[in-house]
Amino acid sequence: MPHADAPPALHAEGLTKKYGRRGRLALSDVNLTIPAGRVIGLVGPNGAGKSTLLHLACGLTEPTSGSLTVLGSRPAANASHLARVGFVAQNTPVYGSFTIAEHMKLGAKMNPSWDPVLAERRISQVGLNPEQKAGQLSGGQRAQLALTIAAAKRPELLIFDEPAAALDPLARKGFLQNLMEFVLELGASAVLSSHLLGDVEQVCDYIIVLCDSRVQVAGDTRDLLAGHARLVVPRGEFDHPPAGVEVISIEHSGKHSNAIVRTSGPPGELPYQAEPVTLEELVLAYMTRAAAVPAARTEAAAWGAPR
Ligand SMILES: Nc1ncnc2c1ncn2[C@@H]1O[C@H](COP(=O)(O)OP(=O)(O)OP(=O)(O)O)[C@@H](O)[C@H]1O
Repeated sequence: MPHADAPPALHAEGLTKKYGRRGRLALSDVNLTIPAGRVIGLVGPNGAGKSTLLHLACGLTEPTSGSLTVLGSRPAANASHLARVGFVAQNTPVYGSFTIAEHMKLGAKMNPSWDPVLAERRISQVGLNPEQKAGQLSGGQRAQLALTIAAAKRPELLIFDEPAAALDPLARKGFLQNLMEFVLELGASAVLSSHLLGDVEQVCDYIIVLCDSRVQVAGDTRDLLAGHARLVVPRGEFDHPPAGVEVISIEHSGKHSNAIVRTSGPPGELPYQAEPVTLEELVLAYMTRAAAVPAARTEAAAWGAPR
């Protein structure tokens, strides 16, 4: 476990990224503080800005404005900071003409904190043949190799961009299990982006919902679930919701409305029939709300125009 006074895994202030002078706004005024020692799920629709945030965290791209620190320093500030962060990109890139054993040698050469015992144990655990060329591996085996390389660096923060997308359900379950074991063994933090909410629910204890370049909600998964509820109310009741109730999404059916709400106190104390929300319901509610906000407003805000 990291020290109580360890710097946050990630801290962003007004973080904004625009690709090109007239390009699309990929991240807009993101403010976030993610404590160390957590497994963080970054979720959101296609084009929300998830990869952009992860690339910024790895120093693969620079912010347009605002600031970002990773483990207390500017991303990829120097060689020793690079060694503290392990990154597995969306397509789990490996060197096709290198064998697995050659990947291990390269890893050892390039990373001062390389753990050869962990690397070899892991390669044999997942049944990979060290003499096999990486170009001949299946998508799942490639993902396992990339995870091994990232973990054998013994990083303090592991960053995964859709790590299990190419895997079948059984391989995915195994991969996520391994990921959790590594995080525990290394005492590390991990951030993973995924469209698969079941995966996120299985391993993440902290959630960030990113839609349309903005953070919609972020926090401890259990706290978020405890602070939201599904309410069935007479239609029209929430045209003016009571104090302490924020309507995130609402659907009408006949004389009733089904609302996902955020509450300032325990939802059970509200004078309505309150049901707990699932993570999927919570994420979908924020995604639905973000999709309903005209994109023009978001763009205008990014250019400094009045909202
Ligand atoms: N290199 C780039 N040049 C120009 N625009 C880019 C570039 N990379 C991303 N974008 C744009 O930035 C926005 C955010 O993209 P990003 O890849 O971060 O989203 P994402 O949430 O990871 O999406 P997905 O779930 O589809 O992988 C998109 O509109 C995308 O078109």
